[in-house]
Amino acid sequence: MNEVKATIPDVITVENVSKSYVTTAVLKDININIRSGEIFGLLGPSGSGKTTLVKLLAGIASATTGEVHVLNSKMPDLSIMSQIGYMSQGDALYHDLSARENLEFFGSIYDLRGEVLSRRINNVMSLVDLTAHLNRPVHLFSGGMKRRLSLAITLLHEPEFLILDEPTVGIDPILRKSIWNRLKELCLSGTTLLITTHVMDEAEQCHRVGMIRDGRLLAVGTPEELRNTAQSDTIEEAFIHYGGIRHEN
Ligand SMILES: Nc1ncnc2c1ncn2[C@@H]1O[C@H](COP(=O)(O)OP(=O)(O)OP(=O)(O)O)[C@@H](O)[C@H]1O
Repeated sequence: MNEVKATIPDVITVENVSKSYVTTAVLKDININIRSGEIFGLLGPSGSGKTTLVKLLAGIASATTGEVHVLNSKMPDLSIMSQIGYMSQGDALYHDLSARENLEFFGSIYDLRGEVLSRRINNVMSLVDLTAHLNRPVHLFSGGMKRRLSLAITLLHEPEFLILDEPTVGIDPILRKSIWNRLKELCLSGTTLLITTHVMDEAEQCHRVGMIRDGRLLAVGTPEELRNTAQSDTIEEAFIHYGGIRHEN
């Protein structure tokens, strides 16, 4: 993917950030800058600290030391929550309600109603290929369908900064491809994205990737830079070169 030019301003900065729970240090002196309109991938194995870092960026947890700035605001900051879309790993759906009712509920939180809300519901449901299931109760959905509905809800208010924590887990390769195409379109229209993944193929599709292990950032760069510097053919080999461990896709 073409690199987002270095002259484009950073809209997210993570400076000397550490996070500890009681006696456990989960993030250790992390520094990351993300440019406007960039897809930044956070790649690391289970337990490496991806979700913890994402929670700091989403403003739902605070750093122990260091500072996080998102869209010119020091986090956490309630006033910019409407500009952030956060899709967590777990689903936050109302299972007794239909997909449409879930979307209407979350839309109302962002003051969306009437024509605008209907149009956006149709758009996001078409994107995740769930239009035919709009009126079905969510408890009848498969795990992958719930994941897709969660993604649709996250996109509904068209946030400037989109944080997706392992968005394509449980989604088949064809739909995964179409979701990635849509994410790339969103970034072309100015949305900044942070996506966590442990899937190497997905890391290849990001403008830049941060490799994380045991709470430490091992390396940051475009997939090409990371491969070239490590003299590796694949991102996975590069990850091992920088100090990661081999893990399953
Ligand atoms: N509330 C908490 N209290 C104590 N330890 C925690 C807490 N939340 C996370 N951790 C620990 O922090 C480490 C990083 O967890 P985190 O969920 O950030 O990893 P991850 O890279 O997102 O993993 P996965 O890919 O499995 O979601 C883990 O060792 C986890 O046990």
